[in-house]
Amino acid sequence: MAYRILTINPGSTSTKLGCFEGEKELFTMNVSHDAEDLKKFATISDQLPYRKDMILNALKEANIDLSTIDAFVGRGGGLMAVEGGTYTINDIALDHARRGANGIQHPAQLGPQIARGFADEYQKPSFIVNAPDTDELCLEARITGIKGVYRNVHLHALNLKETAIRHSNNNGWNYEDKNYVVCHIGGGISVSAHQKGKMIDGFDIVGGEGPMAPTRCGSIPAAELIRYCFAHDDMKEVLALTTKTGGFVSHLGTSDALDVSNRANAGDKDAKLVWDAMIYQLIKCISAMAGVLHGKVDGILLGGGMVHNKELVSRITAACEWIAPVSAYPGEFELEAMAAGAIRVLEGKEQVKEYTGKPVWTPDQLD
Ligand SMILES: Nc1ncnc2c1ncn2[C@@H]1O[C@H](COP(=O)(O)OP(=O)(O)O)[C@@H](O)[C@H]1O
Ligand SMILES: CCCC(=O)OP(=O)(O)O
Repeated sequence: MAYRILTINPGSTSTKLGCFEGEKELFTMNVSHDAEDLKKFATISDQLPYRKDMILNALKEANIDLSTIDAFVGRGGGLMAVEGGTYTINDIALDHARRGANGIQHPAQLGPQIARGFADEYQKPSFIVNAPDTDELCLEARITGIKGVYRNVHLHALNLKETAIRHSNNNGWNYEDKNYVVCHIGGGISVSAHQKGKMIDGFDIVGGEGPMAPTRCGSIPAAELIRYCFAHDDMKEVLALTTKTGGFVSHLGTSDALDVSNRANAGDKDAKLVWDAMIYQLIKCISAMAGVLHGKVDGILLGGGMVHNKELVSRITAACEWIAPVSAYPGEFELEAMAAGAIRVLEGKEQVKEYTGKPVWTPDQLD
């Protein structure tokens, strides 16, 4: 009989939940959270009871009995840089997710905590699949212009890889033979370069890199940011601009991109400038990743909630199709990808990995 998997994906602006039996979707839920609602929680961990109760209520309404679940999968987060793949949520992974051991605070950290909690209660396994901390960077991508400061990426690895794999399959290609620029355009925005099955470059989207996003400031000129820090007392508030209060939230007070695009279309000049600037920055970042791939790009793939917006897709296509064909995959495949990762491991088709807490790359490897 097919394995029954529960997948839990807490994002910056939503909580997504899925229950799958093999490849069959039994139930999915996507609840949007307004940035103002989440602002009342001082820390990510403070959101745990709120998000967990929402999940339990949704499961009750859908008549899904947790005791029938074979494995629980949580979106990763808080982990040290890891190879892609499926990991057991062991005590080290749980501890790192709880305290955000990599220094990042993001709701994805709640995924392993909730999944492991259910798994312990029902004596079942729990997993993380292609965590946001997946790191396959080429060495040059790690080096910055300050000695001793290195790039550590955190991005939508799960959806980026799944989108690239599905696009390859749809065309009868192997992901491992092709080069892509892959984007996830949602509450956060990831732009990444994939070379023959490895994500060799990408922006640290919770570290103030890449395009501005609904909840994120994106790349800022360093000196301007330093001056901004000198002019502000609360560094926690400044840091939050990189993960939850930057981008649309900073400019317009909302993280709802649909609202911003509607306002822009209705003639709101402020909304239009910010909407246009985000698209401009996306185009610039896509072109940068195409350069990293020496222009040898087999496709530019767009995923994430904002890709439902036809105007955004057509503007990116018009600006970037000289590089490679642009394909839109609105929404994301994260819930299915998490279930598929767990099933591959349960069926013995893929070796489960053990999280050690040691990052895949440290600066002493330069010596
Ligand atoms: N047609 C649309 N036009 C513009 N934005 C949209 C549209 N549909 C959804 N969105 C936006 O997509 C964002 C959510 O994307 P999603 O990938 O689900 O985010 P998350 O990062 O929370 O997983 C929200 O800001 C939502 O308003
Ligand atoms: C930590 C990187 C993943 C991410 O930013 O996800 P959301 O856009 O869902 O917040």
